[in-house]
Amino acid sequence: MAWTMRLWRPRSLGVALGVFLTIGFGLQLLGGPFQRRFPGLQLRQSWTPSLGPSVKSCLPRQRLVFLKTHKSGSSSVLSVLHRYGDKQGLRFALPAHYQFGYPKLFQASKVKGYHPQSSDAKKPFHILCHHMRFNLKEVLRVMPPDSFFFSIVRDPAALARSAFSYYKSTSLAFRKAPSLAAFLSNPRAFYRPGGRGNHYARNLLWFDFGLPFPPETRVSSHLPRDPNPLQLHAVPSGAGLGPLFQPTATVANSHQQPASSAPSDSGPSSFIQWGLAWLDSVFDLVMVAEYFDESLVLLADALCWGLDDVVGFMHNAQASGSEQRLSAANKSVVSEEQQLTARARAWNNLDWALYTHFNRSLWARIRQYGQSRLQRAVAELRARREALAKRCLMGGEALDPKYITDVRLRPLQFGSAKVLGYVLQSGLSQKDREECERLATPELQYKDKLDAKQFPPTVSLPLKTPRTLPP
Ligand SMILES: Nc1ncnc2c1ncn2[C@@H]1O[C@H](COP(=O)(O)OS(=O)(=O)O)[C@@H](OP(=O)(O)O)[C@H]1O
Repeated sequence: MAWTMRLWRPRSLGVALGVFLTIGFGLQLLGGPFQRRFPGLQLRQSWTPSLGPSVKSCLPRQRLVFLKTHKSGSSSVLSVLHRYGDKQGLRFALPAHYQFGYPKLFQASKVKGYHPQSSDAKKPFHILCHHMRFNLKEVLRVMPPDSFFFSIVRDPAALARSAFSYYKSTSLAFRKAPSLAAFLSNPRAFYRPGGRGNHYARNLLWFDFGLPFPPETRVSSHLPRDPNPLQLHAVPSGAGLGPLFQPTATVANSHQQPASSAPSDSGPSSFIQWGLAWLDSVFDLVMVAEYFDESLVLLADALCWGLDDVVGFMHNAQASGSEQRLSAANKSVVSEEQQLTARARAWNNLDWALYTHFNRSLWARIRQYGQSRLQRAVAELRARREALAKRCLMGGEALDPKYITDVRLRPLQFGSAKVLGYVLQSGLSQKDREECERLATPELQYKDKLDAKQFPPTVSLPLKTPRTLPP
């Protein structure tokens, strides 16, 4: 009960009260399962990287929970999981359509083939990975508590650009704004908490992680609530988080860490610290889109998978993204872009805290893994990807959808920009074609394929009736 004593010391009282008041909603959402997954309110053991290529004594992990956050490179991760699970014959916990009732909180009942009575030993699914708003208590009804939990985050500025173009007509706030720059110069003119689709317009990562919102941004009257909340009147112990907005050392110091444009220098509130500590206790790994390949190497290591298991192509890229990057060569555009970046991070302050936190933990892990070892693995991964792209893809890269005539490979076109996809080389051997198709198939089509494999259509036997009916 040491954590209880610490909590109620006078110095901690104000913090604790603030935390209790502001996150009551969150505790209801998150409380019970926290104890279930981690008895005694212990934070997770810190991750230990493998010792090196010569020591391979681990077994590949095949019970996975991937929280597919929005506009953060998550479809590229999904592609890896779809392919691995498909090849290994694993069972996916699938939604009836393509998402688990999003933006409502995840409910186990939304999983096809879920049986409420199944014990941990009998949980039939290996991988849960489609879009959801995370809800640990319900996730643990479907997946065993020792599953590998992971997710991905992206710089909120890049995420905002992507989300604005993708959800321009889905979010009321975005719909009213003529441009992202106009939106961010005065977001409150367009944004109303709880407005339709407005969770896409602010702190989308925080929302997807299922975390509660502080009072000033709360959308309580419109947010879907957990219909059956469990109570746990405790905050995570051992949340000893340092200041978040500090630059972090990098691999070969060649990567710019998000130190500038921080919305606050005073560090995160205890509310945010609590949320981050909670996520640390649940998630085994949080990947970072800006260091996607580094993240993949760590993922392969943590799962005891090979590099070939995690090598894949980029999915769901919008054509406008690359145009924006090209025009950023112009100087005045650069300064506008910098202002936009700073404003996007400030507006999405919870996501910024989340991002810097997980960016920092990623680099701490990289140091544990060994920086030069990681660089070698990343180079190897990229070489394999390049070789696959040459072998599989027309033009060796992602293409405008107008070239993609095969509906099985054409990504869903949604939002105001074109979503790129792939065309396969002609003349591939059957084996290569199958492998290349797996790599190039967009998420929706792959989900349908897995669905059909797991739930084969029941063949209705012809009725045993004579061909000609008696008169
Ligand atoms: N490997 C890798 N590294 C970095 N960034 C990547 C990667 N793969 C995808 N992306 C970019 O992520 C954006 C799509 O994100 P999601 O797949 O999560 O979107 S979705 O919510 O599922 O629609 C989309 O961003 P935008 O192009 O800016 O829209 C992708 O380009």
